[in-house]
Amino acid sequence: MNMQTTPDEMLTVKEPAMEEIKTDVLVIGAGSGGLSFAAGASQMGADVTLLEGHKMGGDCLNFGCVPSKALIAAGKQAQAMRTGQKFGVTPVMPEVSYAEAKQHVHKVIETIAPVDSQERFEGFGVRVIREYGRFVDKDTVEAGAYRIKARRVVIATGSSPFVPPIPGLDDVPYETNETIFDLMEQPAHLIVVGGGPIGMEMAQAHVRLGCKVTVIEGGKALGKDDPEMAEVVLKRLRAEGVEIIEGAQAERVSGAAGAVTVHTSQGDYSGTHLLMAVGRKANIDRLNLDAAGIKHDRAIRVGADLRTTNKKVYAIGDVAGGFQFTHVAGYHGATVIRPILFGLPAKARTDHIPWATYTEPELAQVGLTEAQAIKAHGKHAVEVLRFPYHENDRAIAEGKTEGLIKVMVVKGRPVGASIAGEKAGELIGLWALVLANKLKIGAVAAMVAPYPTLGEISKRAAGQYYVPRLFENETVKRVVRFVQKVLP
Ligand SMILES: Cc1cc2nc3c(=O)[nH]c(=O)nc-3n(C[C@H](O)[C@H](O)[C@H](O)COP(=O)(O)OP(=O)(O)OC[C@H]3O[C@@H](n4cnc5c(N)ncnc54)[C@H](O)[C@@H]3O)c2cc1C
Ligand SMILES: NC(=O)c1ccc[n+]([C@@H]2O[C@H](COP(=O)([O-])OP(=O)(O)OC[C@H]3O[C@@H](n4cnc5c(N)ncnc54)[C@H](O)[C@@H]3O)[C@@H](O)[C@H]2O)c1
Repeated sequence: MNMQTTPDEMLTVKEPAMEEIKTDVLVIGAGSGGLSFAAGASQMGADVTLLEGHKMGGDCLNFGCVPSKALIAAGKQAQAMRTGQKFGVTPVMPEVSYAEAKQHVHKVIETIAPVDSQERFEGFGVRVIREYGRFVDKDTVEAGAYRIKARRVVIATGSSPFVPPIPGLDDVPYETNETIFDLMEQPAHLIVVGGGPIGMEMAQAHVRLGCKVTVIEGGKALGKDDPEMAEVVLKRLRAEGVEIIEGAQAERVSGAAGAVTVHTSQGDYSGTHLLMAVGRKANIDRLNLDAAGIKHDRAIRVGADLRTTNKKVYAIGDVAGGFQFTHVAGYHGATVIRPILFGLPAKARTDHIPWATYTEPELAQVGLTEAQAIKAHGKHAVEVLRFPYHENDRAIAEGKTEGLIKVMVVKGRPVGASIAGEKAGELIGLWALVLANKLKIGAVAAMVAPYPTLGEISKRAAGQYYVPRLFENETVKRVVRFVQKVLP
């Protein structure tokens, strides 16, 4: 303490004055959604202030897509070494350094990080403040030593791992997607609770890196996808050694570090490490949404225009509920540029959003699944076009023949496509284009695909639409026979 301080001065401890900022747009959260919006808006001339309380790049870069795909790549490399036999390459049991695989993960993050960095955004003219934001009224947010008044606010605070209140869970160490990529000691036996995309991607990466893996799933694993397509992936995972227990709700957890048991309705499963991957919760707790009149339940309530119940505030990405993907957060960011910068209406569509799960084989979807299409349009209106990978020459050459494509067509237009198989995530892009532009199936059938590519499966599926119409049609046959008679 300063010995010169008088007792009076000690009583009146002064709060440091808050710096007032006025800005066109305040973006809260520097993840996929917030950064997409901030990059576009600032480069188009808006005055943008961006708040980030934790790491620039958000979940996708630091704890989500990027690290998970990097670990999957390490697993793929190990698996290729075990499976060379059919190519005449002697298989070997790879010596895996789990810690070095994790170093690869961190190098990948470091390589991509500059794209999402504070410096890059400051270069665009964005004012970046590394603090958590909190509403104090309808258009004012406080963040650290700043009070920011904005004409418009974009909430892009994302989501965090949902950890259910399972009895005993608090007493054992467990991983989530926020910690697993920093784990350097190899789990001898990883128990994964949750058979969604996080659980299954991590399960396969770990089994390939030499861990024993058990997945405990309360319902159906990969249950958001078409069950026939999901089964292609689950069959392969099981063949690679992943133990998948379905219909097994985790009810209690016991044990200690290195020896954890998950008690389920189907029995008890023990391992050395536990990963909780049972879904997400929107990051809204810090925002003081009530002060701004922003209604929410588990996520922020928005309409198709992504506006909240406070008309000056938009919510985009994971925090807005709905599809929780990086490309959706980016799409939301681009969508709200129109109303915020130009005062023009804009709506976010959901019917053309693709997604992929990056297991091997991959699982990808855009639009309606077969069951959803039948529910929406009726059984008689939906034609399901199918084509298997094992009839694709490139798939045969590569030894990647598991899987199929299904395309759901109503009145000549695709309403959904599902692909399970090699590079499904790449192949679904074509169908995302078709759905986004409401193209007819004929557009894909007319495309000339290079030979031999996996992409030919899309053309061959589209071609199936014409099989009954052209090849199994008596009228066509009669016309051809007649024309052949009269042609000179
Ligand atoms: C393991 C895993 C793998 C995934 N793989 C894929 C994939 O392959 N493909 C895909 O498309 N999606 C994937 N996802 C989903 C994807 O990561 C998210 O959909 C995406 O990150 C959402 O972006 P966002 O901008 O909404 O939120 P986030 O990326 O989560 O960013 C939100 C940011 O806001 C910050 N923040 C929160 N509250 C405040 C506050 N009050 N003030 C200031 N800042 C705040 C957070 O610190 C965070 O940085 C994966 C997710 C996980 C967990
Ligand atoms: N490739 C990708 O694009 C990708 C990859 C990973 C994550 N993500 C995103 O992250 C989101 C979250 O992924 P996720 O896998 O955590 O969630 P999820 O909601 O997709 O799956 C969670 C699974 O856990 C099960 N579950 C819930 N409570 C359980 C319990 N007590 N016991 C046993 N099982 C239980 C559920 O039945 C469900 O199948 C995804 O929906 C997706 O939007 C995307």
